[in-house]
Amino acid sequence: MSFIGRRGIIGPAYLSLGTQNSYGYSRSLSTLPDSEPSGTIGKLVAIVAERLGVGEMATNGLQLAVIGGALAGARYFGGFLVDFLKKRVVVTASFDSRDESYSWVLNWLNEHPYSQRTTQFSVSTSITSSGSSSLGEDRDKRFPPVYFLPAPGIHLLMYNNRLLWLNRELSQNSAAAVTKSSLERIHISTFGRSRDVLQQLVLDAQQKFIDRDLSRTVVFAADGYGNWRRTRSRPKRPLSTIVIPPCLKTQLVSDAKEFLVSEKWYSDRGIPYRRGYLLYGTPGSGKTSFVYSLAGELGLNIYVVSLSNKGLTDDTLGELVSDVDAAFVHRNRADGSGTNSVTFSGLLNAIDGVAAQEGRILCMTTNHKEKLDPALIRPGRIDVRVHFENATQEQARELFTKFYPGLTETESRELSETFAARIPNLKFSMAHLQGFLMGHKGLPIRAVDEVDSWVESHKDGPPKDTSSENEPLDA
Ligand SMILES: Nc1ncnc2c1ncn2[C@@H]1O[C@H](COP(=O)(O)OP(=O)(O)OP(=O)(O)O)[C@@H](O)[C@H]1O
Repeated sequence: MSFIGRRGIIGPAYLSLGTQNSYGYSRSLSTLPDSEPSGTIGKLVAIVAERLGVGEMATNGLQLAVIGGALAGARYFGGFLVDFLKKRVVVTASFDSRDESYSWVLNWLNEHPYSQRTTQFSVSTSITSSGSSSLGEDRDKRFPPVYFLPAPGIHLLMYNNRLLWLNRELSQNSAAAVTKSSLERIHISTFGRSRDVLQQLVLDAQQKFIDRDLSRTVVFAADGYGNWRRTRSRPKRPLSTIVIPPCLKTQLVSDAKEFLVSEKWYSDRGIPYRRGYLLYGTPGSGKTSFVYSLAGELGLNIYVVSLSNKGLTDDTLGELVSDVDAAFVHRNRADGSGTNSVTFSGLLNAIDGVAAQEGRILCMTTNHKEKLDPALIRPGRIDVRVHFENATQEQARELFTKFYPGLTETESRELSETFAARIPNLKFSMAHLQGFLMGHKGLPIRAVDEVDSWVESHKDGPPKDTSSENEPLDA
């Protein structure tokens, strides 16, 4: 009873009212000193109630309601005032794990001396929200990268002689917590009203991240919510490792390079500034590998949309594609149908509708060009078509040479020619031949000796297992 009048505890006291009689409360309120605002309010209400001829019980209820309301209002406006003052003296930048900038900040934090000395740290093998290592697949997989990061909670650290406090929050949502993509947020604050120091921090973090990726090709995949997620990065694959007719390679690369510097040419003629390539043909013939190499050569990232992504709709697809500023790789479903709700017209819109991104290169890869709707690959959407076939003998020879670089020139020429002569033209994919050579790593002579029996054992058709080393782009 005695605590009812105390400021700040009216709420809980009110909850226990059922166990008290109304008279007791009335007494308590009326015996509060005048200096107590609730007492003053109580008295005022009692006076008004008396004038209005309201009964005692109703007066008590009215008093409590008015006092409760007054304190709730004070609390609300108090919070509002604190927020207002905070905005005047503190500047804060927030990062959300659904955005790529989150990875920049984690990477920056990982390199910050504070992360090496804090006693509260979390260990992670990934600094991307998708959970994949951003350092790519060339690292020794027995020893994945390790990142030491400040643990969830509040941390104080210095940046450019300024004190920052960082709050790392994990999602409380249990559903999100079990997925790899659980939501996390980082808020970085400092005193002052100028955003300069935090903006500089973001730019520094971004630069560090980009520098690390300079020699790598980064792949982003679409999630079902219209966001791009960085899925992996891998060392740039040199074009020289792609064994296709040299004139084809040169033609495609110079076409893409010319496109990237021709924005004005396109705008002068009112032509949408986009370029589309269709790479079609047998599985394992190098279509995906070529896209990787081309992106590496041009210094572009790869953005992949899998149309079998269940969450994808026309809207999210449109949003994603209007957001792409580099290469966009799309393993298509010929008719645009899938388990999601992307329609064929939605797909066409995403490719070259009004909102479609300018300055991008679209690469479609398919094993079945004949199943594609002609509208999807009409000129303007697809400008260059390239057919990838099973390996010619010339390709087999070149693949062998590249696979065993340690041979002398004469050995290399003789062995590669013998090897190629034993491979039937256009029967095996490059992936099959690569698979055979992988089984003879460092054993070029044995590879040549055993290739005949390998070919013979597959005379009724190429090996069924076409597993390639390349991760599919639409993973
Ligand atoms: N022309 C090629 N030159 C060099 N390597 C190749 C070539 N074609 C295939 N390979 C090798 O075979 C593997 C599979 O190639 P890739 O995934 O690029 O083929 P793909 O045509 O995209 O196949 P799919 O249509 O099944 O996706 C890769 O490891 C790649 O290194």
